[in-house]
Amino acid sequence: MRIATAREMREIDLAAINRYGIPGVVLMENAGLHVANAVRAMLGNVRDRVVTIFAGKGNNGGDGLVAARHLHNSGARVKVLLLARPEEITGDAAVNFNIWINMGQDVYSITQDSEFDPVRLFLAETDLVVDAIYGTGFRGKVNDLAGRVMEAVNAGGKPVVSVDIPSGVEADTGKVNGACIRAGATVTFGLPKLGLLFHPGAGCAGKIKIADISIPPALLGNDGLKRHLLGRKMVRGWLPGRAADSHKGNYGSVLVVAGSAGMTGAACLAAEAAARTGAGLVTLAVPEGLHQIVETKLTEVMTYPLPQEKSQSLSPEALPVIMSLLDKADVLALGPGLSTNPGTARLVRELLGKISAPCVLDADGLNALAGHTDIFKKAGAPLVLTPHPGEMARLTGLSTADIARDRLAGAEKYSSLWQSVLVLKGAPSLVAAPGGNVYVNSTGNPGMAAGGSGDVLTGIIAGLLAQGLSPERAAAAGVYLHGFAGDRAAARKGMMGLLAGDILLALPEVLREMEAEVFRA
Ligand SMILES: NC(=O)C1=CN([C@@H]2O[C@H](COP(=O)(O)OP(=O)(O)OC[C@H]3O[C@@H](n4cnc5c(N)ncnc54)[C@H](O)[C@@H]3O)[C@@H](O)[C@H]2O)[C@H](O)CC1
Ligand SMILES: [K+]
Repeated sequence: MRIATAREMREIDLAAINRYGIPGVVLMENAGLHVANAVRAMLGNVRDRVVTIFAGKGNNGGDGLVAARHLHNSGARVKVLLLARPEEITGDAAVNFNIWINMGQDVYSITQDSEFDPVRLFLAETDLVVDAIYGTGFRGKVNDLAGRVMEAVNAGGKPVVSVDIPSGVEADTGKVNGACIRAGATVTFGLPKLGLLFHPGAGCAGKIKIADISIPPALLGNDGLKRHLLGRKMVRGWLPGRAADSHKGNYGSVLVVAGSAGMTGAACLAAEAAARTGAGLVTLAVPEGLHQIVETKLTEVMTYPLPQEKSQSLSPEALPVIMSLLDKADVLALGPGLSTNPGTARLVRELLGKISAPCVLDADGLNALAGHTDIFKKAGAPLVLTPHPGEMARLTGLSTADIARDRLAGAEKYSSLWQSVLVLKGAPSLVAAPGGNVYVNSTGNPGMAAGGSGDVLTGIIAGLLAQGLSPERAAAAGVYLHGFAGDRAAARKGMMGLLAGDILLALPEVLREMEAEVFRA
């Protein structure tokens, strides 16, 4: 499913109205009806239940007034509190405001501090609150009075349904500047907004329902919308099938070059994850001093000893050996646990210029490129880079705070600059491709913030590349499946106690469920 900015959503709205002739008030009616249905879903029978609707002066408020009408018609006792003066309301919102008044219903205006007092009484008596104050038209900072109202709603302890986006959250960034509504559910229209996917906005939205308000699909699927919310159906459609007469050669061969003294775990997690993702063959090449260790730790993964330096990290002399191994591999996964030993870093940089197979570059493999990012564009094959914010900061010379300030823009910029698929790990993880597509992940949890989790992701992406997915789709599907497996593991073991190995153990189960859907479909 594509994701829209406020401006893109507005353009879609206008195209629906002007190109297709769907009156805006029809879109608003559909929007309000979906909000009323969400209230019914939360309250059950709404007859004689009290619903308090806080409405702003714009179309978000208009949606709230439509919901008020439908809930009133279903027997609910609806109170509308307007954070504007009636004369400020225009357009489609005014149409619905006038209908509400023509029905003999009251509206309580709250435009100055002296009118605030009844708010707490309304909240004490209500069964549920609808937040229709601001939607995608919100910019900047919430004014003091609206802030007091929002804080009272948040403190009121009643269920809250937000219209389109929690009021006070910026639609394009998820940023909050002052107060904002914290909802139990958000009904958003047409397409998800970025502000519902990025924190702190994402943490204020509650359960998100994406409502079809009869915008023509051609407008929602417009290729000009380059940002995608990663979902189960999308990823399932990318997974390779398994023909009855297939053999392991059909599923590719992965070479994992990883490990150093004390970091055999990273190497094994990445290699095993590639195997668990379905690659036909996986070989793990490590510094020769660690070879016996990984031999004993792994069964399905083949292993290979490489020349090392006395620090038991890879030596530049490993280059020709790795190149000969690559003759029999379809994918290279490079970096987990390599160490930042200068000789090893030099090997990584030389290797990237010579490879001809797609390469997933992670961890110390990425650190070796700090100050040498020009090598990305000269790589011999497509790259998938998987930095966490710290590695991204080292690669770009920016601070982690700079990176966090606008992760989406950063991912898009550096994917294009480095002409590589870029997985910027975080909450949510982002996958940016040089062609301009960006995928926002919808799975994962804070329990996965543990050592080794990234190594598992590297292996998953390599395993998908080996099975023929493009670098863009292997990275996006890999991020989704990694988070899906992490959610399944956390459901079983909680978040605090979660280990990277638990993600690995949950992987086959979530893949099985996806496969079943593929075959069922
Ligand atoms: N296809 C759709 O998505 C549809 C969306 N609809 C709804 O329309 C709103 C967007 O409405 P808009 O009139 O553009 O603005 P808002 O209602 O979000 O904002 C109200 C009003 O608030 C003012 N404002 C902005 N920032 C501030 C601030 N910091 N302090 C005070 N006031 C502020 C600004 O002037 C706005 O006009 C969308 O979210 C949907 O709910 C359609 O109804 C259906 C189709
Ligand atoms: K809202």
